Parts: sequence; C-alpha cells; structure tokens
Amino acid sequence: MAPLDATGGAAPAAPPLISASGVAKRFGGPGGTLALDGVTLDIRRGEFVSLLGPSGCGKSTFLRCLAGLDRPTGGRLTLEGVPITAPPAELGIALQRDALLDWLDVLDNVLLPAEFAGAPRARHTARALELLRMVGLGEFVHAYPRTLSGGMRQRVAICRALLMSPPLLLMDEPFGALDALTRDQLNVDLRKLWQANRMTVVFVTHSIAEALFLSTRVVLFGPRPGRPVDDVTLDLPEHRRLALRETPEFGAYARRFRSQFEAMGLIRE
Ligand SMILES: Nc1ncnc2c1ncn2[C@@H]1O[C@H](COP(=O)(O)OP(=O)(O)OP(=O)(O)O)[C@@H](O)[C@H]1O
Repeated sequence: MAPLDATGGAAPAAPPLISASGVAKRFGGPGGTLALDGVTLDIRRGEFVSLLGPSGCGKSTFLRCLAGLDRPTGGRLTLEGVPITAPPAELGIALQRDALLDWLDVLDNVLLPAEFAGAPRARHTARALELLRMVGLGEFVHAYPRTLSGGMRQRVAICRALLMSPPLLLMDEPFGALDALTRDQLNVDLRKLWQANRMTVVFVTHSIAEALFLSTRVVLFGPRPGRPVDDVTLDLPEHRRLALRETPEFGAYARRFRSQFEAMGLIRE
C-alpha cells in the first residue's frame, strides 16, 4: 500500500533518478548494428541495480549512454528528468581497465577527481584515506600502481570513483579480469561502500552470483538488440556475507536467472 502523507492522501512516489523510455541505439547508420531496442527502465535514487545479460546484448552501450559518453539513436534517456547529452557533472565511473596513472602514488590517484574539480586536495585527503582504509589499502597509500596486484589497483580505482561522493556510480565489469578470490573480496568491499554511502549504482556484469550478492535489484537483458526481459527487486538481507550465496533464497534467485540464460540458449548441459 502507498504510504500516506500528512493530509492522509497517498504520498507521491519520488521521481526516478534515471528514466529510460524506449531507448534504442544503432551503430553505423541505417542497416548498422542495432545494439539496444525498446529499453524502458526507471532507476530510483539509492538503488544498486545490476544489469545482467549475455555478451553483446548492449549492456555497456546502455551504460555509456547513461554516462553521456554515447547518445541513444531512439527513445528518451533522462537523469533527474533532463535528457543526458553529456557526462553528468557528479558522476563516478569504474571500468574493467582501472586506468590508474602510473606516475602518481595511490593517494594521488584517488585524489585526481578533486584535482580535476579544482578543489583543494587537503579538503579531500581525509575522505581518500578513509576509503582506502575501508578497502584494506591503508598501508599502501604511497605505493605506486605498478607495485600493486590487479585487485589492489581495482580497489584504488573504486576509491577514486567514490572520492567526491558522486550520487551516481556507473561500473562496467570492474572485476571481470580478476581471479575468483579477489573478486569475492571486492564484492564484499563494494557492498560495504554502498551501505556506507548509499549512492545509486548501475553495475554491468555477466555473473549471476555477483549481481545477486551486490544488488538491491537485478535487470536481465535479453540477446541483442538488448532490452530488459526480467527485473527483480531482491528480498535478501541488508548485511551480506559471502555465505549468503549458500542460502536457499539466494539459490532460488540464481536458478531463476540461470534458467533464463538456458532458455536463451546461452547455457547448454
Ligand atoms: N562503437 C561501436 N561501433 C559499432 N558497433 C558497436 C560499438 N560498440 C558496440 N557495438 C556493438 O553493439 C553490440 C553491443 O555491444 P556492447 O559492448 O554494448 O555489449 P555488452 O552486452 O556490453 O557485451 P559484453 O558483455 O561482451 O561486454 C555488439 O554487437 C557490439 O559489436
């Protein structure tokens, strides 16, 4: 039931932060590759939404459109009701390649967004150190990227993306290149960071387990041209430990998505 406001009427639902309506993207002009078609999706503030789907279904393309790095060729895509035509001012972004600058130490890499914003670094140093501590890099603040493992580098990239407390964080397979153990650890770290900061996250992944562990909601895209074919708000505990993956509730969600991958012919046994 909708909550009642002070006058006893139904309180209006908060407008979505992101709204996609019939979004399409065709590369290469008429006759070119239709990557997305008919993407209709609202994302509310504070949600952690994973976009799950087969390779080539347009997940990254949709994320790039959200980031203002690419433009839809059809439909309407808005942030706070305004069409996205350029990268939003307050956006955090993390990609599969961490793009750290090798000549800066860990702390300076994390402080880069402050530098770009022309903000005094002293004002952001405490937050940078706190983020690094939260992801277990408190002793590596003066290390250089070349001396770090892939997982450590990716943690630095995530801290950098979060430095300015962006209300929106877009992540495209940020852990795709990592070994399974490191990926588990980063899932735990990212979930903690989300709980502490409550930013809106849109996270692209191929991994059902990763999507379920991290998210408040999972949107499944079908094969190209991609569009949502399932959309589930998860009823899972707020505080998540890796053992959650062994619970019946988690298993039931995982089966739901796996069977849809099977129905798409993407898993054969
Ligand atoms: N710049 C581009 N020019 C032409 N075609 C493109 C371009 N970018 C993506 N595509 C095509 O659009 C489709 C969707 O690609 P996209 O990278 O968005 O998929 P994805 O779901 O993120 O895949 P993956 O999970 O493998 O990264 C693919 O067929 C791809 O070849």
